[in-house]
Amino acid sequence: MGKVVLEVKDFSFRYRQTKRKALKNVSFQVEEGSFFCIIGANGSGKSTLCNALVGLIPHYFVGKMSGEVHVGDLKVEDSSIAQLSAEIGLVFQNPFNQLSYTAGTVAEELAYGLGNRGVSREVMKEKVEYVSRLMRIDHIIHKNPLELSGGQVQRVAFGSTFIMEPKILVLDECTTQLDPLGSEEIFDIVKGLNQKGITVIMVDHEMERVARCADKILVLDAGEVAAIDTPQNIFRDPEMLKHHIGIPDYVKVCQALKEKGYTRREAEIMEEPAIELVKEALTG
Ligand SMILES: Nc1ncnc2c1ncn2[C@@H]1O[C@H](COP(=O)(O)OP(=O)(O)OP(=O)(O)O)[C@@H](O)[C@H]1O
Repeated sequence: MGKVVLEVKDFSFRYRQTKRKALKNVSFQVEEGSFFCIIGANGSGKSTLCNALVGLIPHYFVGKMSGEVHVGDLKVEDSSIAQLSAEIGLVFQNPFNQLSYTAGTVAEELAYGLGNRGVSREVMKEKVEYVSRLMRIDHIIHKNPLELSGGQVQRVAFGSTFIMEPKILVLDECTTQLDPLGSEEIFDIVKGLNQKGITVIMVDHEMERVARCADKILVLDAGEVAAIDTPQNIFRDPEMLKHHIGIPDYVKVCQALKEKGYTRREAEIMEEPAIELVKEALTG
């Protein structure tokens, strides 16, 4: 195993005024430079876990917490959000929650976090230019953030996290406002950043994308870790269905063909090899 950059130890959390714990005894490690995906049914605790990784729990959300989260050399509970922001950044599920609502332009919005870091205007300008080109929002940087479309706000939200240059990016279903093309474009950017060494922790409900991107998958079920494994082991395991996660249809087709004796091959978890397997099974 490579260097561990994030570790969660026996972490539990219950939001104030709720009866049920949103997370129960969650433990896992994330390796430097890896692409780590978190999946699970609605309400299984994915967003809560993201909040805990970046320090919004316990610094912002009130509730009862036990266990520990470590990011790099920092213990989240004992570190400020500002300290943590150099290590880890979250792109929120709802991008409108990420806007400062004080910036008059997209450029100001992007630079907002840098302002607290004492970065010079010169450097700020360079970074805003770089990030706005990367996110393809360079044509709207003088617009008011409140006048943007949902997809544009999502790109701005992503940019305002990425501009802080965190070593770990946490993405909580961060393309819900985008059309399929825009969404793929963002994922290409994410993959590019990961290839450059940034650790990515991604919550996603698009299982085909998860199968394509993830080195490791964590399955959450009612606040508990149901499994942590490679995409192959997760998606080939029929037991996983009971945790209410969606298995890609083509994986199910492969499995049915194997069960009926059309092939001896294990299911393919990515679309194109799966299509090849089906063709081979039905013609060969
Ligand atoms: N701010 C909050 N206050 C109180 N309870 C909350 C809060 N946020 C989430 N919860 C509760 O915590 C549990 C886990 O919710 P969470 O949003 O983390 O799940 P999720 O897997 O991200 O769901 P989704 O896929 O719908 O985004 C749910 O029972 C939810 O109602």
